[in-house]
Amino acid sequence: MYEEGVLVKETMGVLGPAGTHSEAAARYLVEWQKLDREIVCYGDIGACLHAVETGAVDAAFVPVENSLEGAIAVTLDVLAHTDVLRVNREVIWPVHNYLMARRADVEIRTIYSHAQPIAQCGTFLLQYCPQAELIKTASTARAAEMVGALPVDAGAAAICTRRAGVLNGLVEIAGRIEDSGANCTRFFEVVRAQETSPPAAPDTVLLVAQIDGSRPGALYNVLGEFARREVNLTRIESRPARTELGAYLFFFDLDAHSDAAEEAIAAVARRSIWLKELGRFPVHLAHNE
Ligand SMILES: O=C(O)C(=O)C[C@]1(C(=O)O)C=C[C@@H](O)C=C1
Repeated sequence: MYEEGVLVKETMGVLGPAGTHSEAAARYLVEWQKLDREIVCYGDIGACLHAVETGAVDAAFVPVENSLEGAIAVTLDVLAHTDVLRVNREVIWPVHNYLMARRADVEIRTIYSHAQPIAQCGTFLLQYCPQAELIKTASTARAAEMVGALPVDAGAAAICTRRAGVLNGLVEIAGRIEDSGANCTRFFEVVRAQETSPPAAPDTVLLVAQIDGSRPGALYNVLGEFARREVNLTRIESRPARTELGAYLFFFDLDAHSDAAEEAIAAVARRSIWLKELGRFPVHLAHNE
């Protein structure tokens, strides 16, 4: 990107500090796509997305759904309520969690982590640390920072990436403690709407629509528009519309390879109070071993 004739490195906001799963997935994307992009850490996901809206960064790379724990509400809510942002790419990131502490020979009484990994590791925690107090933090790397700053005899540990633990002087107590080997999180690269260019071969079309729930069969009829044209939906998610109790938005992920996708989208728009296309993008399954 050039600003006043000077080449300026593009920037991409992620949930920080250094060592989060988000940062790991973003580093993978930058390397794999050979992007000339600097990763900038923010304290929460909303702040990453807001920074794209204001132009403080060129893109954000944020989680949207985990295979064990489901939707990341803040990402869906911001995307639904802005006209400025679009999804440019999806990366599916295998998530591996580590239990890390300042020393391996101290009894663990308190475990710090982000709410998602605490839930992703529920079986391990129940089996090996049933008495430990669980403290939720803004991110896994923030948890590692906090544990690194506590005295050894505090008996604190973090669930985090191995990199976050190492960056904060922690050692591995147990590795890959997630409930399933197939634990993965979908990440969206989000950019300003005017800066997207439709990819040659998109895999997914992402729609959000408000559907009038006061009429019987409204959602059934919307789904019928997809079904009768054999347009495959790969995900449906609902969120409160935030206007009144009982008003909902529906997110639809469509298989972009379906022949009649355009026709179905137009038909669904006619059946919706409003409908917005949030992006057409390629989906990439990443390697994280
Ligand atoms: O705390 C982190 O390390 C994050 O990057 C956040 C986050 C999330 O919000 O779900 C991202 C991916 C993993 O599912 C776990 C945590």
